[in-house]
Amino acid sequence: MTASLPYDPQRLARCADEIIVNVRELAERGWTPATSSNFSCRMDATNVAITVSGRDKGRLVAADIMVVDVGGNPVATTQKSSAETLLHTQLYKRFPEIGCVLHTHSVNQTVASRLYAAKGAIRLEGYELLKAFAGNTTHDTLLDLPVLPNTQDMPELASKVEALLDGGPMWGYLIEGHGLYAWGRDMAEARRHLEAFEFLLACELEMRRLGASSN
Ligand SMILES: CSCCC(=O)C(=O)COP(=O)(O)O
Ligand SMILES: [Zn+2]
Repeated sequence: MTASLPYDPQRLARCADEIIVNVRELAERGWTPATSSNFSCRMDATNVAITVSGRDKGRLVAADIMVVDVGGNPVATTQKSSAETLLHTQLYKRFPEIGCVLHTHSVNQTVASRLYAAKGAIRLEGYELLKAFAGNTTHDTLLDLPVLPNTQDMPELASKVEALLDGGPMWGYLIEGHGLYAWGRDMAEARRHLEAFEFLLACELEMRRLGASSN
């Protein structure tokens, strides 16, 4: 902490490095097209490092990561944080154990979100990869990945997410025609959850193509 900044700049630098390295790999897989997607890491009890709105997420540099407080307000900067900042900060505010939030726009996430929007969720059941989610120890379980309607009204979307969170522990949700939010206690866990959701959605879409889906 310095006298002029209400956060530790070295902590911001470490968070920015972690976001840049990981997001470059996600972008190489085509999960962040056309400047889409946004990413954040908790810095401390009140501050969050988050991507600046509109930046090419495959080419992030340190200047593309800024600080907001857990209320979503910019901290010591005039930069504009992600248009979806509220969807990140609501998680940090409510769950002190959450350390990282990742949002991507892969083809599988986007197509699945449209196919299952009317149902409101995609049931993921019987997959070994369900053990990738914190707390799961067996394939013999099920996880309903919620699908929320898309809107540009972030407070409205955030209030729908709050209602989902009231229902118990969860590690992600889809937004219709938009993409996936996933989170974890740190970058490694959030990324594991994100990759597991992506893989399981790809499996469900392939099962549908083969006419073998019970979903
Ligand atoms: C061209 S992407 C549309 C906005 C969006 O969904 C997104 O994830 C990126 O928004 P941001 O403000 O975080 O750059
Ligand atoms: Zn988005």
